[in-house]
Amino acid sequence: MLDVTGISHTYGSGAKTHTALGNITFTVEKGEIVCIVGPSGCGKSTLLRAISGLMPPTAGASRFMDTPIKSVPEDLAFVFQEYSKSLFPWLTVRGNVAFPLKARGMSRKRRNRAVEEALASVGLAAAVDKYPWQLSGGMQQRVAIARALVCEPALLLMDEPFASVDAQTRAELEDLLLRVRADYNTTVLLVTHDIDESVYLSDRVLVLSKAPSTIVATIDVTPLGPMRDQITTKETDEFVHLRGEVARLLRYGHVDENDRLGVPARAVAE
Ligand SMILES: Nc1ncnc2c1ncn2[C@@H]1O[C@H](COP(=O)(O)OP(=O)(O)OP(=O)(O)O)[C@@H](O)[C@H]1O
Repeated sequence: MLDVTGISHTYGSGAKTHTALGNITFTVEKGEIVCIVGPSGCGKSTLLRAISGLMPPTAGASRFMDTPIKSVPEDLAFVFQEYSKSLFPWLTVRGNVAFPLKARGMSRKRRNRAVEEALASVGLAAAVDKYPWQLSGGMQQRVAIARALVCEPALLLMDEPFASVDAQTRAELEDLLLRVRADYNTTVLLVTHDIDESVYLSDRVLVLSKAPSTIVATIDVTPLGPMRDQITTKETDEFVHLRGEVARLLRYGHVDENDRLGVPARAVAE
């Protein structure tokens, strides 16, 4: 679905430059959820922009369904952290979700049906005539997700999509994303700061280093199985082990045999 090869990116020119991305190569398969975690400011958002065609990278290339990405492909949708900035306050929920369909010239009848289906899939069928400012933060982010889903994108790129909502809403939105993937077989590449979230949602977690960032490790999360539950999954030994592995990679940049044997992290650092 997505093939990223040797992407690097340097901001600025002359003496004032900052290399955010080192040399990043990975793939995302159809139907996978892949999460990217990394230290603050390491270049996670830069990576999403550089691989999606929003911004040309300094070097490297990405391919989407075997076609080189030069600009944002039609079959790709974004969800950003700040729903308050990404929704149009002067449009109703229906107007916001219908927006990308209108831009594609879809008839009003088909648009209305698609909007109602997308809103039902995020549990917001009753809010269709409300304005964003009449909804809670979590509901607004559901509208943003419905707007991304309404075009049935092959690939959904999400940049910290649940970072601006409270913990309870965040858990609900995570489960919503898992349901969406199960219902639509959507492929998802998601950036998060949250280690638990990355393990809970993913098939694979890509751990980035500090800038210029590279992929320190790829963690296979499939041993957790496809069915996830906010309480019981997080109680399993496998989940605890995986979250520890991601946390150590973020802190030390590696995991050694002592970590796997359960030696406390402080002892490993010493
Ligand atoms: N348009 C820009 N021009 C110059 N520098 C930029 C630009 N955008 C980002 N940067 C710099 O690139 C680095 C990476 O930024 P980016 O937002 O990609 O990191 P991030 O990992 O997503 O950050 P966070 O974890 O805080 O969300 C930062 O040092 C940032 O200041």
